[in-house]
Amino acid sequence: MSVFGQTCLQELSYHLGLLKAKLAKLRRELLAGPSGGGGGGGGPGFDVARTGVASVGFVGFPSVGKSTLMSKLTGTHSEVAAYEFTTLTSVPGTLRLHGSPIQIIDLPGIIEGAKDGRGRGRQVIAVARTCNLIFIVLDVLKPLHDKKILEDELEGFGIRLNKKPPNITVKKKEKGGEPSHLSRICWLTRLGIAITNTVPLTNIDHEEIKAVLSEYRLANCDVAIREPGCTADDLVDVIEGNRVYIPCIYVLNKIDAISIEELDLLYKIPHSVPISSKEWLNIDELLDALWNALNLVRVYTKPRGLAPDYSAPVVLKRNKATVEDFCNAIHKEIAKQLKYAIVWGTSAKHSRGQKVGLDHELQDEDVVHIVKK
Ligand SMILES: Nc1nc2c(ncn2[C@@H]2O[C@H](COP(=O)(O)OP(=O)(O)OP(=O)(O)O)[C@@H](O)[C@H]2O)c(=O)[nH]1
Ligand SMILES: [K+]
Ligand SMILES: [Mg+2]
Repeated sequence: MSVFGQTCLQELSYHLGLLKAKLAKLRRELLAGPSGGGGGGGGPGFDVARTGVASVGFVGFPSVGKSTLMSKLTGTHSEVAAYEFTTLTSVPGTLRLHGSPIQIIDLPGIIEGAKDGRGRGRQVIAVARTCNLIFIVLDVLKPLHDKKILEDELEGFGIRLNKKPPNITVKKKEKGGEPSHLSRICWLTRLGIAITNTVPLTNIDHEEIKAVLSEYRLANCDVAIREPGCTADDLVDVIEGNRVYIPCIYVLNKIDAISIEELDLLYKIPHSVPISSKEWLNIDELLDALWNALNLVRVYTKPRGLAPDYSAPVVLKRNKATVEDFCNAIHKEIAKQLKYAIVWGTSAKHSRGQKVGLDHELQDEDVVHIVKK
C-alpha cells in the first residue's frame, strides 16, 4: 500500500475511534439529563423489594406474553390481556428452582426509543440493570426484528448482554494536565501513551486507541489489551465504567402459533429457548437454561452426627462461594467462630471429607460441616 493510502487508513481509524468515544459521552449526558437516570420518561422509578437468591427481569415489547409466563412460573397474579400495555408497573413473584427461591420480575412492555424516555421504558430498563439475568421475551412471529431493537435499547443504557467485561486496563499516569483546545494538536504529538497488547489486535488499531484516549483527555496512561477481539467500543466501555454485564436468554414465545419447520430455524438463535407460555411447551428447557445462566452454587449443611439437609440449601453466587461466604449467608458471627469446616463433594480432595478454612471455594452441591472454636 502507498504511504498516502496508509496515512488515509490511519486517519480513518482515528476518526472512527473519536466518533465512538463522542457518541458514548453524549449518550451518558443524555441519560444523566433532567429526565434521565433511573427514573425519567414520566413518573418515578419502580421500587422492587428484593427477595430470593437471584432475580430475573422480563423485557419485551407489549403483548409478547411476559405476564402469562411470569404468572404461571410463580403462581403470582399479573394481569394478562390481548391489548398492549396491560402491565403498568413491575410485578415480582418467586419461582422455587432446585430448592432456591428466585425472584421473577414481570415488567411493562417497552417500545423503541424507551431508553430515550419513551413510555416507561427507562424505569423498565433501570430495573433490568439490577437483575442477575434478563429474559428478552419475543413473539416468534417477529423475533429477529424485535431482538435487535431491544438489544439496542439495553445497550444504550449501559447493559452488556452475554458478554464478559473486556480484558483491557487503562491506567492513568501522574504527569501532564488537561490540554486546552488550542494546544490539542501539539498535545497529541507528545502523548505519554503506552499501549501493550499481549495478543494481536484484530478489531482495533493504535490510531483508534489514541483517538479514544484523546477524546477522554487521557494524555498520560498505560493501556493493556489482553484479548484479541477487543473493539473501540470495548475500550470506551472500560473508560466510561458504569457498564453492567448480565446474562440474557431470548425467550421465543408463542411457538404454538408456528410450524415445526419454522421452529427449526428459531433454534439457531444463540442463547434462545422457544416456548409457549400459553400451552406450557418446552418450559423444562427454559428452566434448565435459567438455572445454568444464574450460575448458582447450592451448599448443603450437615449438622454433627446427622445426615445433610438436602431440602434447604444455602445458595451462593459462583464467584462468591467460599466457606466464608457460606458462613456469612447463615449468620454474620459464624465466620469468626469457625475452627475449620469439613467439605464433601466436588470441591473436596477426597470422598471422606476434606478439612478446609474460610477461603476454600465451594462447588455446587457440596456438603459442609462447620466446627466451631
Ligand atoms: N398463542 C399464544 N398466545 C399467547 C401466548 N402467551 C401469551 N399469549 C397471549 O398474548 C396476549 C398478551 O399476553 P400478556 O401475557 O398479557 O403479554 P405481556 O407481554 O405481559 O403484555 P403487556 O403487559 O401488555 O406488555 C394474551 O392474549 C395472551 O393470551 C402463547 O404462548 N401463545
Ligand atoms: K398484554
Ligand atoms: Mg404484561
